[in-house]
Amino acid sequence: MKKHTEIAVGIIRSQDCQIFITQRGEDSHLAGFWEFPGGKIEVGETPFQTLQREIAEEVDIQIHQAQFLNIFRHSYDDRDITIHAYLVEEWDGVPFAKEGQPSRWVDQEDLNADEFPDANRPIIEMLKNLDKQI
Ligand SMILES: Nc1nc2c([nH]c(=O)n2[C@H]2C[C@H](O)[C@@H](COP(=O)(O)OP(=O)(O)OP(=O)(O)O)O2)c(=O)[nH]1
Ligand SMILES: [Mg+2]
Repeated sequence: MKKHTEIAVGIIRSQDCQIFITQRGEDSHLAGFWEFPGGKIEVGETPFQTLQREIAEEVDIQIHQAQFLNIFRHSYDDRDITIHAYLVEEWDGVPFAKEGQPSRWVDQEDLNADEFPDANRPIIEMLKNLDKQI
């Protein structure tokens, strides 16, 4: 049976509709692809708690609220993945890639699905149509 990974990710969006993304480290699964910061849900955590913890660990900002967007599922060759995606528009601090990985702000409409893991394709598709006012 394939391994199942359940994760929570944050689409960190500024007021001028730029999204903060980071690049996966060389030794990681799906190395080199860009991603929305986040990570694995640990036992006993709600997805939102995971979001808060992972975003603090990886990009050094504190989140008090976020808008749940949807759940996205994808099967890689070696594992099945479930992604809980949140829109983060309010935070304390200034996001930066705390673990030293490359990072950048990109206009929501310029997100390029080819730079992300396959599981992200429907998320990026959804973001193209996500109202900028919410
Ligand atoms: N964080 C994140 N992971 C993604 C995205 N798209 C995608 O397929 N993944 C995959 C890659 C990994 O197999 C898994 C998340 O793993 P991770 O390495 O971020 O997990 P983690 O932060 O808890 O890290 P670790 O402690 O296990 O090393 O989800 C995405 O946009 N963001
Ligand atoms: Mg991670």
